[in-house]
Amino acid sequence: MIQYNIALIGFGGVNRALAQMIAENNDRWNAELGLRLNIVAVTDLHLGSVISPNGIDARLLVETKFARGGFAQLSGGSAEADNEKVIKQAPADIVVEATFTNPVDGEPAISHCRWALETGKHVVTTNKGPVALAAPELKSLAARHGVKFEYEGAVMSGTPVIRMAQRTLAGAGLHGFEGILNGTSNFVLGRMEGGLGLEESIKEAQDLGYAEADPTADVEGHDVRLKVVILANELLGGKLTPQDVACNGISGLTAADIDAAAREGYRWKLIGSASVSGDGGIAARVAPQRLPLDHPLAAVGGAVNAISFKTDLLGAVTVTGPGAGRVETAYALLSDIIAIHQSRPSANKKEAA
Ligand SMILES: NC(=O)c1ccc[n+]([C@@H]2O[C@H](COP(=O)([O-])OP(=O)(O)OC[C@H]3O[C@@H](n4cnc5c(N)ncnc54)[C@H](O)[C@@H]3O)[C@@H](O)[C@H]2O)c1
Ligand SMILES: N[C@@H](CCO)C(=O)O
Repeated sequence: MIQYNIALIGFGGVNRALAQMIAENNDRWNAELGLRLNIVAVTDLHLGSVISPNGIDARLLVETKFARGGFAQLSGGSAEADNEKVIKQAPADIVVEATFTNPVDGEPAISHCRWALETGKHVVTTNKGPVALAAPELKSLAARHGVKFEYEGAVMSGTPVIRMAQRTLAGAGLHGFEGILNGTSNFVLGRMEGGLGLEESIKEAQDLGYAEADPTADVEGHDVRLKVVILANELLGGKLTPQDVACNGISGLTAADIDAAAREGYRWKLIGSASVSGDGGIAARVAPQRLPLDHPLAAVGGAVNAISFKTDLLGAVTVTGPGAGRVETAYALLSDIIAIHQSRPSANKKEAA
């Protein structure tokens, strides 16, 4: 059995869900995978920070109602969120970055990832900023320090599309994709079809843990734009920045637009897409589209996402699954940790033997 010490950066919906999973599943993971997770540090802008080299009881972390600065009440705790100290000094093997996504410059999450990798710690993250805006730098930093930078949850939360496409569509001639890549806007469109207003629908998505800290990123398409950049760069060999992706969200759609589409046998969906063009460039965009009801993406409802990969050898390969949600996204972090566990040299030696 290998025990991984982990540091949680940000203690909002996703990292809390991971702590809850740890409280409930360590014994099963040990039996099935030969690993256990031990939380040795947590930091959060509002709650403060705590380092506890022997481990913090995960159940206590999720069950205690901490007030602002409340980590000060824990042994080794402080009311200040000293992220740099926690990331550099905590005895963690893996840093779990789940602070808010900054779509403009990716900070402070990019710095969090840099500090972790530079001090020889693996990083797993659901934060789209570092992946969309600094992946080449962070991957090369990870390689230089002999650690991993993993980010499966940055696109379609727990639905494993990045690793799946990289590993199991290798050689199939992947040349494009289109998909529903934002759970909040898809949920909101469905609620508006049912007669609810935009603001009330967004509020529901926030309460369910789907929306970004600033839900403008969801409804204006900025979140999908980051995901299109990530997928185009990871899977199509692009070097896109968000500025390369034309972007329109759903905020301009009215109840009348939605009703008219329904009467005419269509449904509005926010679609992110990219494709390799004849000259080898990549054309990418985010826009609401009116899809006929028999289109494979038209039936995808709620916070579910779907992506259709375009390949030479298989035609379209469509994957659908959760696109947002606290537990669903925490699962992506677990899947990244398992990937790190399974890629350790001794695991590979065992497989080869
Ligand atoms: N919730 C989802 O469905 C989902 C899905 C995929 C990806 N993500 C991404 O995962 C990340 C976390 O999402 P979440 O739903 O837990 O968000 P959240 O808003 O619930 O939690 C974020 C936490 O980070 C803390 N924080 C913000 N800035 C910080 C800083 N500088 N230092 C320390 N803590 C800081 C906040 O206080 C908050 O508790 C985001 O980047 C989000 O885009 C979320
Ligand atoms: N706010 C995002 C979270 C997943 O990245 C969404 O609704 O899809």
